[in-house]
Amino acid sequence: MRKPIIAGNWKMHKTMEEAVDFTEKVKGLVPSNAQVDTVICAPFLFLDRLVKEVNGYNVKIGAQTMHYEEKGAFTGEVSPAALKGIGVSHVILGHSERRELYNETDDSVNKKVLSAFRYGMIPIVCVGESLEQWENGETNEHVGNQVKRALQGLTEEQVKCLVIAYEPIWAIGTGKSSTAEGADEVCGHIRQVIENNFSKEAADAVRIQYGGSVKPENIRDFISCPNIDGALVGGASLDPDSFLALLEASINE
Ligand SMILES: O=C[C@H](O)COP(=O)(O)O
Repeated sequence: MRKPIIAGNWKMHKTMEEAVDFTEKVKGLVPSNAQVDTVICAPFLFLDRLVKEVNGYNVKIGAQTMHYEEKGAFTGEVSPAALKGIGVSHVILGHSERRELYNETDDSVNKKVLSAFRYGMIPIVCVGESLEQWENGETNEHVGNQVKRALQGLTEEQVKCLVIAYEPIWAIGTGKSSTAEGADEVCGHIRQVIENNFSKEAADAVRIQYGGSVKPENIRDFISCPNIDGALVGGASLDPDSFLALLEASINE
């Protein structure tokens, strides 16, 4: 059985004071490492401080994007070396907001995924279809292509330890979530794509999260599906009680 992984994506929310306050409230109350992997993906500015805050607790700190180059003339960007250097362990790559607003492409996502592994960080690779693609029945084809392109050039062992987040774009921050059955079917398709392009072992090992209006009240519906191993959570990860409730609800029975 795959261990669940819950990642909070804070996006552009909180001040340093609020971020520290949040981690102080949750760090001693998160379930054990044996039960669930807990990740907080915070804005760059807070990462160094948060890594220190959670030292010794079952909480990992992730970034929300990064550049793929080690260093260079890329004004405003943050390198994988800089993230790894302060103890960041995970990085969200290819979030639909990055693809839509900051010109992230399948090619740049792939470069970043390869780079994250070079620096020993675990990528959380986001894929998902638009409302139009969903309505036209193009979800599996679109998501399958995104997965293939993002994982190009990885070894089977690398695929086994990365995380994929399936997030239908129309379900993000809208209050509309996919049905659990619908999400599970797409996650099953993602596993099939990985089996076809890597191996059955890789497809069985890779963890796939669902994301899109996940809350403490509905997380169990998703997490109890055979192909879903956790959640990437935006809005409901911002409040300590809500985040802790998500973690509790995700533990395998
Ligand atoms: O990364 C998280 C997703 O974009 C979902 O956000 P949401 O839970 O606010 O819908």
